Formats: sequence, C-alpha cells, structure tokens
Amino acid sequence: MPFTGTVDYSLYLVTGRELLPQGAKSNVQDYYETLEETLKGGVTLVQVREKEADTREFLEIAKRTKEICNKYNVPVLINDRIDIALAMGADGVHVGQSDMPASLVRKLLPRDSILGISANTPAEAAKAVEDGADYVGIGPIWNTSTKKDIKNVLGVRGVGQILDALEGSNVKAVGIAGINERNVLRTLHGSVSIRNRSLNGVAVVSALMASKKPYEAAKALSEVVRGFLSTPPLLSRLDASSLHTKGIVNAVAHLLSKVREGGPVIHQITNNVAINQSANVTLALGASPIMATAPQEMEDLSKISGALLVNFGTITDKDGMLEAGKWVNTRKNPIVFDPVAVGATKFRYETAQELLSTWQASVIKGNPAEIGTLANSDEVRSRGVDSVGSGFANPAPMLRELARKEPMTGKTDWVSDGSVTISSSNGHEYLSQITGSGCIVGTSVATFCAAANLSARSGTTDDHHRLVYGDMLIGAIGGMLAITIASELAAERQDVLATGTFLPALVDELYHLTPEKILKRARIEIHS
Ligand SMILES: Cc1ncc(COP(=O)(O)OP(=O)(O)O)c(N)n1
Ligand SMILES: Cc1ncsc1CCOP(=O)(O)O
Repeated sequence: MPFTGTVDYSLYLVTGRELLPQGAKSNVQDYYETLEETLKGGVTLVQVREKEADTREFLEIAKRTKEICNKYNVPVLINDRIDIALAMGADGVHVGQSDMPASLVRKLLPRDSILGISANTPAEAAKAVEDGADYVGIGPIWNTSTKKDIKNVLGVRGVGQILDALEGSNVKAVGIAGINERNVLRTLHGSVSIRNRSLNGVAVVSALMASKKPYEAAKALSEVVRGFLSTPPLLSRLDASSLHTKGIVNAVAHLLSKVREGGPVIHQITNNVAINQSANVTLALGASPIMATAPQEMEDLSKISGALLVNFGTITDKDGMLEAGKWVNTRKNPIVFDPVAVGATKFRYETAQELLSTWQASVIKGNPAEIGTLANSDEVRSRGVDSVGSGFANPAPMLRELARKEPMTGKTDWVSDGSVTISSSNGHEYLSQITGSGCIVGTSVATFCAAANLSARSGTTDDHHRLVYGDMLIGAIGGMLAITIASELAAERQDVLATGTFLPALVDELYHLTPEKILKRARIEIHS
C-alpha cells in the first residue's frame, strides 16, 4: 500500500550496512538498531540500498526495514530493484541513469508510488521531470568514498543550475554525496538556483550509517535542515517594507562603537601589494589584524578571529583560503571575499569558482567587472584589475539576482542581499587613484561584519539556522561607508596635497572616525 501522506524529504537516509561502525557487514541486527535510532533522531525517508546482497537477502532486509519505518510513518524506497519493491510493497523506487529507464519504472509501479531519479546535469533533471519523477537526487555534490567511481562532482554552484531545470514543475530535490554535520548548512545555503529554488532535503549514507551515535547524528542533521527549510535563505534580516535610511545609518554607527569596544581580530589572506595598508586600516578602525596563510593554522585561527577576509589579488595561497573558509563557516563567522580581477584570467575565474563552491562568502566585494564576471554578465567586461567603462547601466537587478546566490557588494557603491539593495554616493576621487583602495574596503567590510557578528552573538538572535551570525548587509554598508566618509574627511584637510599625502591622512581619519561623523555624512539610498 503506497504511502499516502505528503513526503518529507528533509532528512533522507540511504542505507549502507557495510559502513556500520563495527564493520558489521553481516550483522543485520546492528543495522536495524541503527536504522531505528536514526528514525528516532528525525530521518523522514529511507532508501534501502544493497549493492552486495543476493535477491533473497535484499528482500528480507527490505521487508524488515519497512516494518520498522512503518512505526514512524516513514516511507521506504528501494534502490534500483523494482522487482524487490513490487514484491514487498515498498513506497517507491530510486533509479539512476544506467538503471531501468525511469519512464518504464513509472509505468510498472503502482499508482501514487514515489519515483526518485538521479540527476547530475540540467538535462538529466529535465528528463526526470518528463519521465514522471517525484524527486531528483542531485549529486555528487561533494566527494565521497561511499560510492565508487563518482564523476563530475558538482559543488553547490552546479546544484543551483540543476535546480533551475526543475522550474515550472513540482518535482522535489535532495542533494547527495559527502554531506555531513559540518557542511550541511553550507550545502543548503549554497545550493540555490537563480530563481531562488532550494533543495527540499539532503540524502546521506555515511553521516548516519557510520556514526557511533546515529540518534544524535540524525537529530543534529535534522535540526539544521528543518531550520533552513523554515527560514528564507537571505543573510539580512532587514524588512524591505519598513526600511528607512536613518535606521540603516544608525545601525552602521552602532557597529563602529562595537568595533571600538570589542576590538575583533580580523584574519586576512590578502595580496602583497595591499597587506601593509590593510593591516594599518584594521588597526585604525580599532580591530586587530592577523595576516596568516598556512592551511595548517586555519582551524586555530578560526577560534580567535571575528571575521575572515579572502582577497586573491596575488593568488598564491589557495590552499589556505580553502581551508580557512571551511572553518569560518563552521563557526558561523563572516567571510568577506574580494575576487580581485576575477575575469582577467581563466585561473582566477576557476579559483573563484572553487572557493565559492567550498565555502559560503558572507559578503562579496568587487568592482563592476568582478561582480559581472561572477554573475556571468557580459555587460561589463574586465581588463586587468580595473573595471572598464562606467559599469552597469542599472546594477540593482543584477546585484539582487547574484546576491540571492551569493550575498555581496558591488562607484556609486552598491550593496544588496537579494531583497534589499542600497547605494551610497560617499567617497572622494583620490580613493580610485591610490593602489589597494578596494582592498582596504574589503578589510573595513570584514571589520564591520565582525562587529555585526559580535552584536548578534551578545543579544538574542534567531540566526541559528543561518550560515553566519549577524546582519551582513549592515556590515557591508558600514565597512564601505567608513572608508568613503574617511576619504572625504581626509581630502578636505589642508595638509593633503594629492594622493601621496592622502593615504596617511585617510588612515588618520579612520582612526578619528566617530559614530557622529557617520550619522552626519552618510548619503545612502534604498532601491526597491
Ligand atoms: C537520493 C539518491 N540520489 C542519488 C542516488 C544514486 O543513485 P544511482 O545513480 O542509481 O547510483 P546507485 O545508488 O545505484 O549506486 C541514490 N541512490 N539516492
Ligand atoms: C548513493 C550515492 N549516490 C551518489 S553519491 C552516493 C553515496 C553518498 O554517500 P555519503 O552520504 O556517505 O557521501
């Protein structure tokens, strides 16, 4: 009798007896205990996947699995074997691209059975829709040793493209491969299509089957997935309808006080042209810089730093960048990513893709060419590290769209989180005539994001299911305003003759920046 309720795809266990902690391949009892623990912990859907068992054994295991799952009202699907599914009355079947054609499986299954199909490309997902799938299993998202010979690891950005192929259908999607407690939130946040479609759940094998504490492991995963599904995947908590510029500027001024009070450590992996001035800007703002690049120290650094800046101006430290971001995500601290000249070389572009597939940036800061490249827009092309021409005719729609996938910033300065877009007209032309000015904006944004993070942690917060604590939109505007307002104050000084005297004066003005100066000078606009 097929399952008649609404299928909950949030935590999908695909079985793998060979992974049980005692290596108990034949210890079926342990498997049933583990299964039941995971159901108690919050598993919502089970697929019996038996690659070694003979037909008789597979059938027995499937029947017993179904009996146990019935107690929890959890549907059971069978991997690949429609004969087994029909014989024991499973709730459905999951097939891959080299199994019996899905359209045929659909015909053979009783009405209302659940049909799942694996998809690794948008075309496979589109075909799954045509063939009558209830859901697609999108993967491999990450590397895994559970399944042999996996190919074409998608990363979260690849998942987004496949989700787009489901647009217009009611077909659900789960992600699979290498998902565990440490990366599940990043996986869910990053796996979003350009039209804002997300995964409906995650499918896991080893994260539960190989766990010595399957109940706790399922509970932890289930809480993260449920939290994500019940919260819109935006980083800002600003309500667009009740926004006003004064409120935003007040919030920014407050963050400056927080920086001065908290003195957060700002870990920066930045280029060797801007490193010295970035460290001095951090100090002038009231925070502490640490410029460290070795992958081996990233876990320890993540424990003491309030935010991470990854600026790949001279990309020599990719391994450190990859490692640092993973740890910072795990701690729900901010990552500011400055993809300097990302469109200038294939290597830079691919590095940016790899970084963004590995961790979730809280803010992406870039000039129009860099942002356009990441958004795959041809409107603004890139030459060297400078942006060509005047930028986008109207950056707001493109920024909103990219920010839905990757929260970010983008002369007029623009900041968007995918729903709220804010521009600022502060700044002085000397800023664009000194080297590294973009880099110090990144530093300042990281500093303000660290303050936003500190603020959220010290108050009551509903950020538990987000990938970062604190309002990153305010952090991004704050960091940008600090530099642009200080640049105006520096340029007005009698002792500033041109760009050579401007830079030290800028550092002085950052040092003397006060919340009152921000309140007085900020010029921002909200765009709907
Ligand atoms: C939920 C889910 N997604 C994908 C798969 C992989 O299925 P397939 O491609 O058929 O590979 P095998 O599982 O047969 O090795 C899955 N099983 N479940
Ligand atoms: C069945 C399957 N299909 C694609 S990857 C995979 C195994 C995923 O296992 P794990 O969750 O242990 O990485």
